[in-house]
Amino acid sequence: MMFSIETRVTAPSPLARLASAHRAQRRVGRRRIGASASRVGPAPESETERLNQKFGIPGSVSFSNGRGGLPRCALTHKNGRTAEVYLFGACVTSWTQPTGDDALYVRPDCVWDKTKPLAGGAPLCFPQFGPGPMQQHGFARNVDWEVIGTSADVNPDDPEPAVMLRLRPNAYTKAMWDEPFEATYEVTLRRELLKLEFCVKNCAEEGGKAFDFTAAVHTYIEVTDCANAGVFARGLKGKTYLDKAIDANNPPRKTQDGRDVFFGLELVDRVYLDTEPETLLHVGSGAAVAVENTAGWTDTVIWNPHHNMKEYYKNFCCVESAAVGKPVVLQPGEVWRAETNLSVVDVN
Ligand SMILES: O=P(O)(O)OC[C@H]1O[C@@H](O)[C@H](O)[C@@H](O)[C@@H]1O
Repeated sequence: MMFSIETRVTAPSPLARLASAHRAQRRVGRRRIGASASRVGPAPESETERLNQKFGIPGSVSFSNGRGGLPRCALTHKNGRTAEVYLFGACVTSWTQPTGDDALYVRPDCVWDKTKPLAGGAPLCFPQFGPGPMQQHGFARNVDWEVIGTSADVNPDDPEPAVMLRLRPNAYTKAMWDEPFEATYEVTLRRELLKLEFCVKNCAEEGGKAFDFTAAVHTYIEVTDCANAGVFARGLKGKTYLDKAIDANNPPRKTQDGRDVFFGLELVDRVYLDTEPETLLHVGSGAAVAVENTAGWTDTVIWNPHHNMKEYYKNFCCVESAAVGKPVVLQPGEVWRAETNLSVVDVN
């Protein structure tokens, strides 16, 4: 099932019908390793045709040119859910429910010509969650990732389409961060979950150097209107946070006293430290999106730009799975694995 981003941007559909359509799900499924599906056929005429021949799985995984002609991968579940991943930035730009509603939000100012990172969906921040010495949020969201595998469950009643992407150093990334890393990102469309698995390896030989980094999956979630009292983030009470709204470079530490984080009154830009695995973003329609960090991520960033983006800040809030408070340190040969699962839950 394909969908139109233009439609979503001009007429936001804030999960209005999800509340009745979906029951709370907390299923954490078994891990599957992406296996590449080789196809034999005539020589491909375009990059997306090559990708389809090599990695396409009929009915489950396909490649096409998306906005701005950028290659994207579409994952389709038999239950009607879909996800879309652009190879530029390994950015998940859409996760639709059987109703057709999209849980993610792409900003109307998103440009699709690679001059900037894609603004919306779930961009990847690596190897720096900004600000810092590198460009804001690092380079991972500014470069093309390579497809290295796809898979779909062999059980035809419950295929779980997945795509795995890889990023290795190139001249552009080395100019900013000259470390021997390899990053992979696997996006799996499970029955009710969208699973995002990000791994980083230090490829230095034994006796080489350790490196460190910060990172995040910067998930934009669509809401009815962030000024609505029914829109809030829950699960952060009692946590310490860095208040970037006051000073992004030198944020003061505060404590979350209230049960919920509300939006719409002022800029909210907070790095909550050592958070619980799950944060729920109530979207104002009787549904919530659960952002569940099941491995690797230690922190949760909550961001709503308020009047910095006057025209559309009401339509989304970001709940970001992050490793910011303490940078991840990787010794030669070590791999860091981080996993986020998104699900839509009924909170009526
Ligand atoms: O505009 P960008 O680079 O995508 O960043 C958007 C926001 O991303 C959030 O993660 C940061 O906490 C904010 O400080 C920042 O403004």
